[in-house]
Amino acid sequence: MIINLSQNHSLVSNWVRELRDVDIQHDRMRFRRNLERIAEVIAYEISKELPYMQVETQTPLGISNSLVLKEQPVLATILRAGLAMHQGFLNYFDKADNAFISAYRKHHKDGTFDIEIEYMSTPDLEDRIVIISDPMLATGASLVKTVRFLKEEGKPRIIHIAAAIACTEGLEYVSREIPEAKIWCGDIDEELTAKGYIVPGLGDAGDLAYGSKTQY
Ligand SMILES: O=P(O)(O)OC[C@H]1O[C@H](OP(=O)(O)OP(=O)(O)O)[C@H](O)[C@@H]1O
Ligand SMILES: O=c1cc[nH]c(=O)[nH]1
Ligand SMILES: [Mg+2]
Repeated sequence: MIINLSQNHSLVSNWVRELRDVDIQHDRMRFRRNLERIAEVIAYEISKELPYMQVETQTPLGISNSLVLKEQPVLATILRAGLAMHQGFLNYFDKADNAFISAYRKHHKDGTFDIEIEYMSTPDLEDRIVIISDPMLATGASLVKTVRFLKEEGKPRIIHIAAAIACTEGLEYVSREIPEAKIWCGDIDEELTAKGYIVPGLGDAGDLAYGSKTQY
């Protein structure tokens, strides 16, 4: 299932617009904060679908019956561009467990690239609710490879995926390969370049958030 948060009138489309705007996106702090804010809204939307339990809470004046999260999700993110969205999720799910995966595009001389995963740090994922954030869902290759790796550490019960901008081609691939996942998108674009960049997209999310890096 795919949800495009820019389809309904909400602040998310303002923040996605700022991420895209060449005159605004170079303000790194605002760029990271906008990713964080989009993640916060998605975290709140996902929170409505999680299991809750009743607990009694002693107030100074009596007992309140309150609903609290029955279990903590695992917040997973893909380094490095995912870090800002990850912080947005942590702002809301402040007691969550965390998983980090390094997935990057290893470019070849002929212009093609493979997704390399060299590092993963995760709790046991068996029967857990896992929320994976990455701002850009372009070809979908990073996400599919990441989920395959994560599943080696146990089979999650529920998978949510959060992206600031996704493209239709990548969404089709991810939906086909991970049909159980619910995919939350800040916005959805139609086009992908031969080099795997989303059009109109926003450019390189990792570079805009953290600066350029050397290719290797
Ligand atoms: O859907 P895909 O085609 O796999 O592309 C999306 C990936 O590309 C970006 O990361 P990038 O490789 O630029 O690494 P970075 O976070 O270090 O910038 C982005 O954060 C995703 O992880
Ligand atoms: O458009 C894209 C595609 C992949 N990664 C990005 O940062 N931007
Ligand atoms: Mg990048």
